[in-house]
Amino acid sequence: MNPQNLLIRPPQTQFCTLGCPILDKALGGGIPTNSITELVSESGCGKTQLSLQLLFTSQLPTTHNGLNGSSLYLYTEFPFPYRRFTQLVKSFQSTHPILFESARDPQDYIYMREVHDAHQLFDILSHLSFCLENKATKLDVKMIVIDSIAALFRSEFENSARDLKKRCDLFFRISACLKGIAKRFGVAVVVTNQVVDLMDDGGTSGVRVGNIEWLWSSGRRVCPALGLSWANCVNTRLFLSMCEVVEGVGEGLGDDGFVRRGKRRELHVVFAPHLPYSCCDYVIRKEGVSGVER
Ligand SMILES: Nc1ncnc2c1ncn2[C@@H]1O[C@H](COP(=O)(O)OP(=O)(O)OP(=O)(O)O)[C@@H](O)[C@H]1O
Repeated sequence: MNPQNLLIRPPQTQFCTLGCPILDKALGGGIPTNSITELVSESGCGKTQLSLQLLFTSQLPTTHNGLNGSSLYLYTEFPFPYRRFTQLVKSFQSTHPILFESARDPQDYIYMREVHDAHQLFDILSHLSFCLENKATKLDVKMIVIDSIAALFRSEFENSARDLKKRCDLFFRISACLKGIAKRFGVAVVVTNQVVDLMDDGGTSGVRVGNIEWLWSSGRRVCPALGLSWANCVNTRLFLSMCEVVEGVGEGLGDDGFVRRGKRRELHVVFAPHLPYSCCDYVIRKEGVSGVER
C-alpha cells in the first residue's frame, strides 16, 4: 500500500443492515465491513439483542443489504441466551420467507463459541484467520461478534502498572488480529463493551473521546470500560443509552393518579471514520431491535 494506490483503489467497504431502515439510516447504511465497530452501554440496553440480530442480517444477500455470508458469535458471558436466539430465528424466518423457501435454516450459518479469557480469544482469532484463508474449510464468515470484550479483562488483570501494560499489549494484539481479518476477508467485526460510572473529571477516564462530551445513561455519567488504550483499538464506537420517562398518568391511587413510566432508548454515534454525530431512538422487542422516528 502506498499513497498512489490509496487514491486508485475504490473504497470497498460494504455495510451490513441492522434489519431496520431507521437504524441503518442513522448509521450511514449499517455496520461497516473491514473495521471494528464497538457497541457500548450499561447492562440492559440491548447490546446482546442487537449483536444476535446481526448474526442473521449478515446472512442476507447483498441485494437485501446483507453480507451474504455466515457469522461467528464469540460469547464471554454465560449462559448463552437461547430463548432470545430462538425468538430471533423465528422472527427472521417469517420476515424473509423468500430466502427460506429451500428450507434453509439460518442457524446452520451461525458458528458459536464460548470464550473464557483474553488469551483464548487471541488463539481463536489466530486459528480463524487460518481457517478463513484455507478454502477447504469453506468458512465463509462475514460477521464476527464478540459479546463482550470487557468481561474478558474484568478479573484477569490487577490495577498495577505491570498488569495494565500487559492488558494494553493484549488489546492491541487482539485488535490488530481482528482488523487484519476484517480487512483481508471483508468481514464486519462487532464487539460489545460495558460502561463504568465516572466518578470524577480527572484521569484518562474523564478524557473526551469522540463527539459527545459526556455519556449519560439511567441518569448516571458513564464512560466505556477498558480506558483510552482500548478506545484506540476500535474504528467506530456506538453508545446505547437509556433513561426513564413518564409515559402517562393513569387514574387511581390518590389525587395525582399513578405515573406510568417507560424507558427511552437512544443510539449515539460517539465516533466513526465515515459518520458525523447522529442519534436515533430505538425499542427492543422479541422480534429484535428497531429504530423509532422521533
Ligand atoms: N424478548 C424481548 N422482548 C422485549 N424486550 C426484551 C426482550 N429481550 C430483551 N429485551 C430487553 O432487552 C434488555 C436486555 O437486553 P440485552 O441483554 O441485549 O442488554 P445488554 O446491553 O446486552 O445487557 P448486558 O450487558 O447485561 O448483557 C432487557 O432489559 C429487556 O428490556
